[in-house]
Amino acid sequence: MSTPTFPSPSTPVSIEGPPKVLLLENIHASAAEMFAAEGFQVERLKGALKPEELEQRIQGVHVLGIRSKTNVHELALAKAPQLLAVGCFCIGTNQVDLASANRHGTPVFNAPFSNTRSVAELVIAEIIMLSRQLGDRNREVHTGQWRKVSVGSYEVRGKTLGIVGYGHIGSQLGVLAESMGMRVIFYDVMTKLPLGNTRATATLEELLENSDFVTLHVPATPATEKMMGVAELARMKKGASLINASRGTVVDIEALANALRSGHLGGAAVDVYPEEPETNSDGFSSALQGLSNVILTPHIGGSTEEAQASIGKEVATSLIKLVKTGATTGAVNFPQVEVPLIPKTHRILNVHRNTPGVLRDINRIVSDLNANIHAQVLSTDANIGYLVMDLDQDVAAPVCQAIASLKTDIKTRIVS
Ligand SMILES: NC(=O)c1ccc[n+]([C@@H]2O[C@H](COP(=O)([O-])OP(=O)(O)OC[C@H]3O[C@@H](n4cnc5c(N)ncnc54)[C@H](O)[C@@H]3O)[C@@H](O)[C@H]2O)c1
Ligand SMILES: O=C(O)[C@H](O)COP(=O)(O)O
Repeated sequence: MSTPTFPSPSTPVSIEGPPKVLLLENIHASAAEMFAAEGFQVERLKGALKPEELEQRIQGVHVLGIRSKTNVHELALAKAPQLLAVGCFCIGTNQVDLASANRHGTPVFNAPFSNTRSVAELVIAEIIMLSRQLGDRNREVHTGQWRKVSVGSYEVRGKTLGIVGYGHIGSQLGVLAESMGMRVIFYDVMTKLPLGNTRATATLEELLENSDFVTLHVPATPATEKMMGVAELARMKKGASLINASRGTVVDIEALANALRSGHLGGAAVDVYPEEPETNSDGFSSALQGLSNVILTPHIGGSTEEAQASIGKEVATSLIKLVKTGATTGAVNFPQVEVPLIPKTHRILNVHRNTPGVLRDINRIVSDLNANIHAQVLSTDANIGYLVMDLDQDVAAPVCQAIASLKTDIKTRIVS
């Protein structure tokens, strides 16, 4: 394992005026409203930012809000020593360099549940659409063709749905599919409680060989990259359909296009792609375009009014709490600490390298300034420690300054 690199010791983060929030990718207004109600200064942009643009725009920003399209890399994080948190207003956090954010003392939050029902409902719609070739019939009638056929159209009742990744989305989908009379099997790397009459398969291969519809609900990880390639598609039943509303990296698109062209697969519904446009005005092309019984949607699995409004509130709540109290509960890359504010105390937040003696050094600083520690909570991971400290006397400024000059310091600030 490579040795992690940390930023150099810093000066304390001080927030002059209202905290600055930059929201990208058309994040729902519910988030901006919550930040504004707390007196934060909010800027909203419709699209994602390319890495070089982000490196410029992130400077001076205290809270960054993104969705699935903005990649947040080391270079941007290094240009934003004042960045207190990143909020992913979605489920996936693979677009953020989480390890780097951790070393920069920047917690990353997401919304793990809010859009899951929307994705499950979209997939249910697609199962029926694929089974009845509705995409093609719809296009034909719109262009003046009348093809009233039953050959190749089926009911979904009694068919087998294979769910790859039985998490929040996969398990809800299984319940909905069973209520339509489908048989449901799933494959997951973790042991999961099968809901209703669903059954876990021992291997991915077993699921592929037995499903009329295969739907993918795994995260983007090295293990899931192209997990549906030539060999896996060949394992699927002849005439079966593949649905991908997880991440574009999970399917080999060329292999899928070939399996559809050859007639081995009967259809596909794809919502996510290896490369996606950054804004709605950019063009898009894919090897899947123009193939019959293929439904292509522009990454809208979680794009419903209900889901977006709920995500806006959920993530904004975590971010506001982080700024106002230092709470990191729910952060996906950070030690978890949540301590209610204690009246008449002075709170310091410190992120430091997890090496021996840091707490000793910090406590010596406090004691040298004749202050008493009212409460102190430390949580650590392999790389960093996160300390929340409430002092009885108002010596927070000199304590903060002294802690920030320790060579182990990553990020220190006073909660005001
Ligand atoms: N299309 C969209 O708009 C949209 C919306 C929401 C989520 N998503 C994507 O869907 C994914 C799933 O969401 P979720 O809320 O169900 O996540 P989740 O974390 O609740 O479930 C993911 C499941 O996948 C399993 N898993 C991980 N690696 C696996 C592997 N190699 N093989 C088999 N199973 C594996 C996990 O054990 C877990 O049970 C998210 O990571 C996100 O990328 C897309
Ligand atoms: O990870 C997610 O929640 C989905 O992919 C939705 O992403 P979006 O917010 O960019 O639509």
